[in-house]
Amino acid sequence: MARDEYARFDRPSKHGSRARTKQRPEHADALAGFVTGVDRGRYTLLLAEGTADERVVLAMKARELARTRVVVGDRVDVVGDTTGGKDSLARIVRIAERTSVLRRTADDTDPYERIVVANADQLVIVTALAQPEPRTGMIDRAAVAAYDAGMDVLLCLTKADLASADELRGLYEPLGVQVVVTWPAAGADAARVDAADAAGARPTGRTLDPASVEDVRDHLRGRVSVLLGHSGVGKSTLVNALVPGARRVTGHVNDVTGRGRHTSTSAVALRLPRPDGTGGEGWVVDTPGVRSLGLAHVQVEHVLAAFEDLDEAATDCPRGCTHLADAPDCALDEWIAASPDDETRATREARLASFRRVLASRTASVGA
Ligand SMILES: Nc1nc2c(ncn2[C@@H]2O[C@H](COP(=O)(O)OP(=O)(O)OP(=O)(O)O)[C@@H](O)[C@H]2O)c(=O)[nH]1
Ligand SMILES: [Zn+2]
Repeated sequence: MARDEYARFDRPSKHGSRARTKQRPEHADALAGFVTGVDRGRYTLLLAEGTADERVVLAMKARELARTRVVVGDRVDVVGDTTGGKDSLARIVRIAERTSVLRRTADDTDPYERIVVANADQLVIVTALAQPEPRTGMIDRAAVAAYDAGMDVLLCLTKADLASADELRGLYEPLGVQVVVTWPAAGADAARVDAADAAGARPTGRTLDPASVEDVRDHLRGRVSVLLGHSGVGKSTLVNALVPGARRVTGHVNDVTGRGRHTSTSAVALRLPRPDGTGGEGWVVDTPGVRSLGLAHVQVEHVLAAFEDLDEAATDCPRGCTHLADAPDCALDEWIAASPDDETRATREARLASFRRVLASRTASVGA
C-alpha cells in the first residue's frame, strides 16, 4: 500500500488554504504542471496553462517519489526535458499539497480505497432519469463522499426526454444540491440516433439540446469537476457535447472520444474549451471504471460541515451524536421544533430529512 493513501488529509479551510510544502527547495528551476492523465507510470501534464508556451508534457516520477501516488488533478513541479517534444520525458519532483482528495471504493481486486482525483472542486453525479432507472442510494453515497472531501455536488439528470426530473429535484434541492437537466436536441438527428441505438451501434453521436448543455457548462466554468456515473447514463454523450475534440486538445492516449469506448479505467482531465476555442475555462475529469466512491474513511463531522445551518444547530448535540433519526437528544430535532413559523419548519424538515437520508447511506450496503 502506498503510504500517502492513508496520510492524514487536512480539509482545506473555508477561510483560505495554508500553502506549505514539506519538501526542501531543491530544483529551483522546476516548472509547474497540472496532471491530466496517468497511464502505466507515465503522467500527462499541462504546462504553462493559458500562456503562449502552453504545452502537453509527458513525465515520470523522480525516484524520491517512488512511493508517492500522483493522480489526475495533482499540481506538480517538473524538471528535465519539459519541451513536450516527441520522445521527451520530464521528471516530477514535487507534488503540491492537495485541497481535496476523492477516493474510489475498495473492491475485490484491490482492498484499499485509492485516491482517484486530487484538487477537484465539485462532484458531478450524472444520473439518467430513465434507462437506466435512477438509484438514489448511489446518488446519496456519492454526495456523502463529495461532502466529506470538501467538494460541492452538482446533480446532472440526463434523458429528460424520457422522464420528469421533479421527484429527484424534490429529494436533493433541500440539501442545496445544484440540479441541471439535459435532453436530446429535437430534429432529424433523433431518428438516426434511435435507429443506430436499436442496431446496437455505440456510442452514438446523439446530439444534446444546446441550451441544456450550456446550462451544464455554466455550472462547470472555472472549476475542476469530476464526472461520475454508471454505464449507460449518457456520460460520454455529455462529455462529447462539453468537450468536442477532447483528444486533440489534451493529447491523451486514453481519453474519451466520440468514436471509441473507454479503453482505460483511469481518470482523465479534459479541458472545457472557451467558445472562441482559445484556452480553457475549467476542467472536467472523467472517471471511467469508477463505480462508486470510498466511504470507509468518511467522518460525519466533515459531512455536516458542508451544511452551515445544520452544523450550527448541531453544536448542542451530545458528544458522539450520529445526527441520524434514531439519535437520542440530537439537537437537529430541537432545531426543527424551534422553527419560528410553519414555512421555516417545512423547509427545515425537508432539509433534515434529506441530510439524514444521505448520511444514512454511508452505512447502507453498496449498490443500494
Ligand atoms: N433518450 C435519450 N438517450 C440518451 C440521452 N443521452 C444519451 N442517450 C443514450 O444513452 C445511451 C448511453 O449513452 P452513453 O453516452 O454511451 O452513456 P455512458 O454513460 O457514457 O455509458 P458508457 O459508455 O457505458 O460508460 C446511448 O444509447 C445514448 O444514445 C438522452 O438525453 N436521451
Ligand atoms: Zn445530532
